[in-house]
Formats: sequence, C-alpha cells, structure tokens
Amino acid sequence: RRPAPTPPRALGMVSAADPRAAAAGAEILRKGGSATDAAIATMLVLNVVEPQNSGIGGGSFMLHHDAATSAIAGFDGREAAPAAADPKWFYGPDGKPLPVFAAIPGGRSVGVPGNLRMMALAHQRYGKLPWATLFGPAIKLAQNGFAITPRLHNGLANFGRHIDPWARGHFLAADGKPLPVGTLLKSPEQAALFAAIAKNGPDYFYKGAVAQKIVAAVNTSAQNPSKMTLVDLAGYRAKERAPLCIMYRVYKVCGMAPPSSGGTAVLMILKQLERFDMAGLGKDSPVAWHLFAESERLAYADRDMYLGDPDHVTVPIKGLLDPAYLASRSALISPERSMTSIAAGTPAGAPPRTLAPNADVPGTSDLVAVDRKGNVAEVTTTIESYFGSGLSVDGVMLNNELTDFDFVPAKDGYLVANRVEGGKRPRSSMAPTIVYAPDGKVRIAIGAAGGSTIIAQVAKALVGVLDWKLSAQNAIAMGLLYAPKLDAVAEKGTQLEAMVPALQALGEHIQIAPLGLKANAIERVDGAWVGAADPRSEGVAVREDGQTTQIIRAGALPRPAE
Ligand SMILES: N[C@@H](CCC(=O)N[C@@H](CS)C(=O)NCC(=O)O)C(=O)O
Repeated sequence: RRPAPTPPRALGMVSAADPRAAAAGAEILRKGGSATDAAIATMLVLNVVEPQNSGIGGGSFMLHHDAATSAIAGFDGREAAPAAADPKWFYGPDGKPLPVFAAIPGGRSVGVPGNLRMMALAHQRYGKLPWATLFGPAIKLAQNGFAITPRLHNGLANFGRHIDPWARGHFLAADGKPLPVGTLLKSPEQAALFAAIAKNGPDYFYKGAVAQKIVAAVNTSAQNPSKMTLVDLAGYRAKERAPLCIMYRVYKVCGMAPPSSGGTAVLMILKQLERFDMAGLGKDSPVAWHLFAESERLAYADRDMYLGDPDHVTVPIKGLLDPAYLASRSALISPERSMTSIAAGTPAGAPPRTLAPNADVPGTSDLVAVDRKGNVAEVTTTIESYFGSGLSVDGVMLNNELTDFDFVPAKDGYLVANRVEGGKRPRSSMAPTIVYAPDGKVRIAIGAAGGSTIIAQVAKALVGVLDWKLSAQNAIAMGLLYAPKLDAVAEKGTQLEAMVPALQALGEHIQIAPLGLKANAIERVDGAWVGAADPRSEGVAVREDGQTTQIIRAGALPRPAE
C-alpha cells in the first residue's frame, strides 16, 4: 500500500520577493529538501532574477527552527571589512568623511562576501539534499534566461548609474537605457560560476582564480580603490550566533544577534510596548501608533549608541534586553504627549565610553522556507544598495556593505561602536524573526528589506499579528509609521495619512512620504502554513504543491502576470 499523501496543510512553503525564487524553493521541497535546502536554492535564484538586491557577492543572516528538537539557531554571513580597513576608511583626500553616495561606488565599500560560507554552514547543519542540487534552478534560469521585472528595470533606471562596464553591457540596451520589462535575459557567466561552485563548493569562490578576480576588481577600481587581500577572502568564516529571545505577552520572539541590530531593536520595541493595551487600543487608534513611534525612537537611539560587531566592540546585549531596563525606557513613553528629545539609555554592562583620540567633524531580500517536518529557515540577504558597489565578478554584483559602518569614528568626543575596523562586520538592520506561540510551535517567521526601516517593518507587522490579530498578509500590507528619530514618516497612500492630524495633536512631527518596504512571512494558522508577501513588492508565497498565495498589489502599477 502507498503511504497516505501529505495533506496540503502540512506541505512546506516558501515566501520570497520574486515568484521564480519562491517557486525554486518549492521545487527543492518537492524533491525532499529541508527548509534550509529550499532557502539556499531560493537565495541563489534571487541572485539571478533580483540581482539588484542580493547574491553571493553579498551577505546574510539566517534563523533556523529545528522541528525535531525545537532548537533555534542563528547564522551570521555578514560581510567583513578587509584587514587593512581603519577608522578613516571612508575619508576623502581632504581629510573629511565622504558623503555616502560618493562612498558607495567602487572597491572600498565592498566587504568580503559572506553568503556562500553562510549557506555552506547552514547546509552542513540542516541540509538534506546534495549541495549541487540546490544550484539547479538558479543555473537553469541563468542559462535559459529570465524575464526582466518592472522592479529590476526601475532599479536600473533609478539606482543603476554606477554599474561597471560588464553590468552595463549586460543590463542595458545599446542606447544605454535599461533593457525593457519582459526582456529575456541570459547570464552565461553566472551560470558557469554557479555550476563550478555547485561542483567544487564555496572554496571555488573564496580561493583561487575567482578570489584573484575579486581582489583585482576592488583594488584597481577607478573609483575608491580598496586594499582587500586573498587572505581576507580565504579567511572569511560564517559564524553561528545564538539568537536573542524575549517574551512579548504570551509569545516568545526570537531575532538575530549582533552584528545585526535588527533582532535587538525589534525585541526592544515590542517589550517597551508591552505595558500598553495595544490590543484594546486597536490598529485605528492614533494613540496606539504614537506609542509605537515612541518605542521605535527609544530603540533606534540605543541601537545607534551600542550596536556593532560583538567580536570587535562590547555590545551590552543582556543589559539592553533586560526587562527592568526596558521598563525604565518604556516609562519615558507617555500616551498623551510625544517626547521632545531622545537619548540612548545606560543599560547594565554598557562599555565605559572611550575618549576618542581626536575630535573630528564629521539590495536586500527576505525569504522564509518551511518544510513538511516543520523546520523553518528565515533569511534576510543583501548587497546593501541597489546593485551594491556596482562592481561585478563573473556575472555577480559585489556588495557595498561597508557603507553600513559609521563613517566618522567618534561622536561627541567618544568612540562610536559601529566605526570601521579591520576584519569587523558592519552593523545591520536585517531582522529575520521567528515567533513561538504558547504551545511552543512556530507562530510566524518574518523578515524584511529596506535598510533601517526593516526594524520598524517587522515590529509593526508583529504588533499587527500578535496584538491586532491581523493575518500576516494584512499586517504586512498595513501602512508604517517610521520613527527612527523625533521626526516620523507616515507611509504615503496608507491608512496613516488620515491619522496625521490626530498624531500631530499628540505632538508628533510627521511627514507623509513613500517608504520602500518589502516584507515576507509565513505564519501558522490552525495548524496550517499560510504565506504572506508584501503588496508593495513582486513577492509571493508558493506551497510545495505549487499553490501560490494571491497577493493584492498596492498602488498597483501595471505589471506582467506572475
Ligand atoms: N545593508 C542593510 C540593508 C540594505 C537594504 O535593505 N537596502 C534596500 C535599498 S537601500 C533594499 O535593497 N531594498 C530592497 C528593495 O527595495 O527591493 C542592512 O544590512 O541593514
């Protein structure tokens, strides 16, 4: 007798920012792959079809829930600064820090890529299928071609001016304009590189001819040449880092540890809100959104002060997540009136502030995969800006992650935690997050792209799901009030616009503007996995049997059928 077929509700699923990437993950699940296998295959396809946002020339963070043991693990594949980097890495010949836009193009911004080493480490721990199998869908798409989406096309038009000659020849038409939407683009160089890494493992990329090409590309770039060495590349290691978890009401919320600030800041925002009746206030309450904004401000202030690479600076994580400390921070929030100044607090274990030697003036993608066993892999991956540094090697864009460092090593006379140092990993906002229900099972896995808005996007969606009982889909779709500083941004075209006068009456300083948001999630509802993807994006969720979650697109510009 044949075994009974797996009921659809127990099938695995992948949510990603591109339908072809999610479908590739689903294909790997159908072949018997684990959530980790599916996540890796999805990342590789994103490198092909969404080359502007992520790839093996960049880095990532991954959280993994092991269904058999309930253990949660975190993997750090963040890029690292070359050993030669120093605190004045991003200073110009005039002795002043470069403006960020001037620091992005060329070699200096390129960190030693971390993605392949992260994938290999995660695969070694939680992979089931052979490494080479995971490259199949990406190689096929790169070889046979894939249709250029509006997002890739617009990305080239709006943020692609710095791409190198190879990338120009590849992505632009003879007239120098981006190839039209729908063009079938083939990437034979990338297909060949992926095939070689599939066969030989990550060393093919980190050692030998490819490593030499990377070093040459970044060190001889006309703009901002770097000082990366073969030793920097060969010595790169992905790291396992214990995730950070707190209780938010009845839920256990787990996030990525430093060098990402994403987990810490999301957890702080939630915990500082816990004493307020967010559920009772509801999503249409201006007071609820004001409280959310205040909690954001406090968390962003602390992360700016304390978060950095824990292997280089002391990060007082225990102190920052201590419930008593967070209660003292929460006490600064008033439901009646917006705060008029924000300052970082002093958590236990905060390093003594170090007097600086001299006083100076001063493309991301998220995906989630779950498999039939209930394992969950939640990854955020990036090359930082659109098309990263603009430099490429063998058809792969190289990141500009090092511009995530603070350029000026001292502030108010003291050393800054996120200053540039040799071998250090720049602080990130990426926030892959897994939340557990009281029954100990995964309730939702979520993450987002969009630089420092990532923290606010994830916290907002979690308040939506956990307090306001929204579906993950509706919680992601809901407009965001983004408040990293005193000034807040209410997302244009959303429910928040109508709330602005009421928020102003609470003392909030608000601008209405579009925000480039892009979240993905999978949640568990009545024992079944339900996918969610950002209506602002091209993302979808695809179940193992091919069933695709229909996403109603916001502000829908006409797009091709997905
Ligand atoms: N490097 C940042 C993330 C960078 C990021 O999210 N970049 C934005 C663009 S500036 C992005 O790629 N968004 C994806 C999209 O718009 O599709 C971090 O580690 O926190």
